[in-house]
Amino acid sequence: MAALLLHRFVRIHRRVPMTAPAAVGAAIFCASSSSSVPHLEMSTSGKEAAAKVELSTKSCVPCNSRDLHAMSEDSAKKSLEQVTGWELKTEGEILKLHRAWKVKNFVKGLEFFQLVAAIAEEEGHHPDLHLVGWNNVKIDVWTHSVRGLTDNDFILAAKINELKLEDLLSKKKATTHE
Ligand SMILES: C[C@H](O)[C@H](O)[C@H]1CNC2=NC(N)=NC(=O)C2=N1
Repeated sequence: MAALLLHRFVRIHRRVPMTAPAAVGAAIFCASSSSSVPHLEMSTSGKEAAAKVELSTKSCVPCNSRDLHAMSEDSAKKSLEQVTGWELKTEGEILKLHRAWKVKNFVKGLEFFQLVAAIAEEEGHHPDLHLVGWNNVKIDVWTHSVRGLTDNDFILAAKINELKLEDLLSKKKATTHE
């Protein structure tokens, strides 16, 4: 029962309750013992959920750091596993992270932008924000200084994924062609 509650908490809040180590341990136990809770649909294992939360707790490094280099497409594909809902796209030979949401209305779209702006300003790392057809939010994330993807981009995407968006999002699914 505790495993079910923990899993539901992680799925809803995208974070682990209590102290992270104890909860991660419980989540890993829960993932490894999913057979003991046959009705539990593990959308992501406890370890995967903990890894996604862990990425969102990291901080971006300055984009003008000499040590910053664009990652390979293979590395990007691997990191993509930690940012649910995001996809890779290439524009003008630049690899980017992309995700789309449908919001309730134009004002909710701007409220969404405000939430993202607060994260971007905090991290000193900024996404490209698009609000098209009044209720379609599209966000691209890439590191301009290296014209490609770095860990900064996945950290920013993971933080965006932690936002509580229920009040802003439409019940309809976003489609990328709109
Ligand atoms: C000094 C530093 O490079 C710039 O201020 C930051 C601002 N935000 C940024 N955001 C993104 N996505 N890429 C950058 O290269 C970048 N550079």
